[in-house]
Amino acid sequence: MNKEVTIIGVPMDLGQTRRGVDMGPSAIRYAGVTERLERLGYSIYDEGDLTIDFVHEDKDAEGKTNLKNLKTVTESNEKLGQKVDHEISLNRFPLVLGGDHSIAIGTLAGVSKHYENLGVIWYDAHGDLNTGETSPSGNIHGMSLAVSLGLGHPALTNIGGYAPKVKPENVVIIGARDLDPGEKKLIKEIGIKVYTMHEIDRLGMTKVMSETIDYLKERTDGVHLSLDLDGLDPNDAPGVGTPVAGGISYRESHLAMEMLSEANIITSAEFVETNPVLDQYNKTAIAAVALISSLFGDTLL
Ligand SMILES: NC(=[NH2+])NCCC[C@H](N)C(=O)O
Ligand SMILES: [Mn+2]
Ligand SMILES: [Mn+2]
Repeated sequence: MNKEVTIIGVPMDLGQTRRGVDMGPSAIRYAGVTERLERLGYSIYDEGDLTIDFVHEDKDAEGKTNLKNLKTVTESNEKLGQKVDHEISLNRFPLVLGGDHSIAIGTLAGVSKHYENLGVIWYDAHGDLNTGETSPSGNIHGMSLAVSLGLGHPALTNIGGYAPKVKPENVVIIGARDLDPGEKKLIKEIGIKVYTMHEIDRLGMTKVMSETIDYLKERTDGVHLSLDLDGLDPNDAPGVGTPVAGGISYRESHLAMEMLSEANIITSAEFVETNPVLDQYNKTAIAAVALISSLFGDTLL
């Protein structure tokens, strides 16, 4: 793995409606992310937090939508995309800390420029495959994967000036257990590979990850890991805004990160949805740091 790592905090909480997830980057820093990675021999460039400028929505204007905070989310992701793009140009590994999952739109806008065939692992209880038409909530954090596939509001899909950022056949979703009807339909239509909790129970995480790695290795030239902490079971990661029971365990998640580290396929990563206000003694941020550490090659020995 690239020995130079840039940390970018994104204090975004407007892709959903529960306040506090903007403090995620701070909670993850408090849990010692820099120290852990330095101990593993990485040079860390902590760029601090991106500034999120609130843009008022003009609710009566033409082209009004049900997407909440569209302007703020769009402009913040434009900025994030440029930042991520720049850091990769400096030959550094971008490690993005959220913030809600709407920020994947910007991360992928920056990352995907550098790859012909970017792979994406979407580790999440949800698919985040809604569009304005199918979304039950209007929350953009539930749309970010669809947007990156080029589906949804043009203000979002055109971030970075090009679309799509990823091809459906290069995406693997792991941990899904709460998919909306429109998302299920889309998954079948465009053929995304999904390991739901059922497959994880049935096959075991070892098989799920070895299949995922083999699948992405032969078809992609870089792999982005987008890890939503709500992919984990709420017992292990209670500090998230949209918890879903019956999730991936802490141990299984470690195994997944260790296998990704061994396979050496991950070229960028983001850890999102940590909300310290909803957490218990920073447990979720601590879990995030432990997983980041495994992803970057921490072995127990
Ligand atoms: N990144 C997340 N936590 N997404 C949750 C999305 C929940 C629901 N499917 C929605 O679209 O509103
Ligand atoms: Mn989720
Ligand atoms: Mn998500």
